[in-house]
Amino acid sequence: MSSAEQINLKIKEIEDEMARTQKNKATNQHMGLLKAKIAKLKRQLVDGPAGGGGGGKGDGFDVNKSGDARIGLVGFPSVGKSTLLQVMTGTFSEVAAYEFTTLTCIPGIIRHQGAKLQMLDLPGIIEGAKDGKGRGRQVIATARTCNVIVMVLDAAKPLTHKALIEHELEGFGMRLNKSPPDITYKKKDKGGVNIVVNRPLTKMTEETMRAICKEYRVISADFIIRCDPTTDEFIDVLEGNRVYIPCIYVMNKIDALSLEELELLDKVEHYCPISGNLKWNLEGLLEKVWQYCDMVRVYTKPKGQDPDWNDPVVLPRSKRTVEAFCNRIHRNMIKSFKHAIVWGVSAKHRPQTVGKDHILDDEDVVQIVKKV
Ligand SMILES: Nc1nc2c(ncn2[C@@H]2O[C@H](COP(=O)(O)OP(=O)(O)OP(=O)(O)O)[C@@H](O)[C@H]2O)c(=O)[nH]1
Ligand SMILES: [K+]
Ligand SMILES: [Mg+2]
Repeated sequence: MSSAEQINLKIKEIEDEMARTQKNKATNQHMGLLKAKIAKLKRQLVDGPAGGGGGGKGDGFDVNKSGDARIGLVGFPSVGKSTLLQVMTGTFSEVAAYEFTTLTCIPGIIRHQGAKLQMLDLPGIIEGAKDGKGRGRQVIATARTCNVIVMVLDAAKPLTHKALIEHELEGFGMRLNKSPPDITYKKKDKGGVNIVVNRPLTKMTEETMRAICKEYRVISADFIIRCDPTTDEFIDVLEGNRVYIPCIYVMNKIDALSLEELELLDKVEHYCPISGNLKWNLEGLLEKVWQYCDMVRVYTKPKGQDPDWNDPVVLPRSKRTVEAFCNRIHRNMIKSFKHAIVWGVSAKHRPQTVGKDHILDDEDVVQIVKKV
């Protein structure tokens, strides 16, 4: 038996035990520990055999990042990923009725709202992908580097497919449409485990947190808990290495559905119905992708000239300071930065003089004044 099979067997044993255990207050801590054990085993699977050899540590495909954001097309074989890449980006990627037509990662570029979005067509994944089956590990490792996941689903197939793919991605440390739990975690050399909780815990106890720390051999650490975490979320904090990515569920091939079937899909959150090969609702999808990228466009204004409306600097909403803007224009610009003059939503006056920490908004105009 391979080591991956052995690990899978152990995971199965623990899952069986969890299924046998009644869920109540008394078993809560025990269940938490079992979940921690599974998380540790899953990490072993993802990291692969010690010392490398087969493929290395979750390596993705070797495609350079380019553009302002990266969008990954993920899904089972033959759901229409390559068709979608072609109609969205104009880049050729082979389309065929048989499964596993695409065997590598194919990048295309979409220009939208002045931004450049890199879209990646990926091979289909199968169940057990995260455990090293097929090219799944490479696909998921690449998906982890994306700003937005577009999960492509065949609208005529059961919705359980969505849960299966989610499970694969989750097993590789991806968290879709979730935000990280509001927990500060600092390891220390001594002093024991200190947990400061500033709101009532309803989903797990402090005792369970301590037990899970012990399972992870965390002897001394400070925690500040500002949320009401589940056991899984607490384990995520200890595991680290989680990525939180927005995801759009694209229901493709809606041309094959009746109106009644289409209406049922409306209940799925974060979803977007399309037909790739009939080019239905591609505009709607692009708008949604742009929205989920959550970026702002900032226009540069050279002194005494009009702003350059054609070529905005595109920044993630989470990093939209004047300093980030400068760094995108030139690596050394911040060294000669004196102040900036800003027009637009973020400015209190028209214009406002601001420092490098000023937070910009979508469609602001910025002029940089340099030290002399
Ligand atoms: N009816 C219908 N068929 C579609 C649509 N989009 C794609 N197809 C067909 O679905 C089949 C698979 O399409 P691909 O684009 O190769 O799918 P893929 O997901 O890239 O497949 P793999 O690379 O093998 O994983 C082809 O026969 C396409 O013509 C659609 O919107 N409606
Ligand atoms: K195919
Ligand atoms: Mg394909």
